[in-house]
Amino acid sequence: MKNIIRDGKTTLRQEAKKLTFPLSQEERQLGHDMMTFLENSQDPEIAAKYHLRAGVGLAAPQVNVSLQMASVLVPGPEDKKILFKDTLVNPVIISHSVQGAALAEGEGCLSVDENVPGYVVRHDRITLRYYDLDGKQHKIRLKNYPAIVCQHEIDHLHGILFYDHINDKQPFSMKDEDLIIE
Ligand SMILES: CNC(=O)c1cccc(C)c1Nc1nc(N2CCN(c3ccccc3Cl)CC2)nc(N2CSC[C@H]2C(=O)NC)n1
Ligand code: NI
Repeated sequence: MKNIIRDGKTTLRQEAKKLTFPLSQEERQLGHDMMTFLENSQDPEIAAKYHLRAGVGLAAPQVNVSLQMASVLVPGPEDKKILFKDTLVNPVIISHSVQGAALAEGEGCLSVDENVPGYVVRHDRITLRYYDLDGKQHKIRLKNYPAIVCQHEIDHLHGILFYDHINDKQPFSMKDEDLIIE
């Protein structure tokens, strides 16, 4: 199981390096291991057995590897479906909605043990360009929860943590036109 580093470690505040293709076997393995971690963390039995905190996204800097790679596994509401699953290499948000959105319950992060209450206002809709582990380029549009998760993970690649976005004077303030995602 990957060892997740916690807030305070410098790797979490660094700008991660872009990868070049073809990826090394080690880099491909890292992508698979991060996705496996997410799958395990979402399985109640495995999570309990290995004391894993559940996550829907994990970025390489969180396992102390300063590379621009992040795995995302967002299950559908009925658990059976999957809203979004892929490992993002060198991801870039190429366009986004003016309208913002925030998770109603705030955000958690596997690298931040304490609870930091407040709205993390992000773009509600994004167009994301990234490469998968095989080097295939993707250009996709995401909205709401999957879009929030991808923005959270892309932040990790640039040394940004979710609470950096929380307004410390009014943590639950947001614009009238912004959406709250339940
Ligand atoms: C402080 N309040 C809160 O944390 C918070 C509180 C309530 C609701 C939400 C929605 C909150 N917010 C929040 N909940 C999540 N999970 C919900 C539970 N789920 C999960 C749990 C068990 C099995 C399978 C799964 Cl799928 C795993 C994912 N994940 C994130 N984030 C922020 S974007 C990256 C993503 C991440 O993976 N973090 C570790 N935020
Ligand atoms: Ni995180």
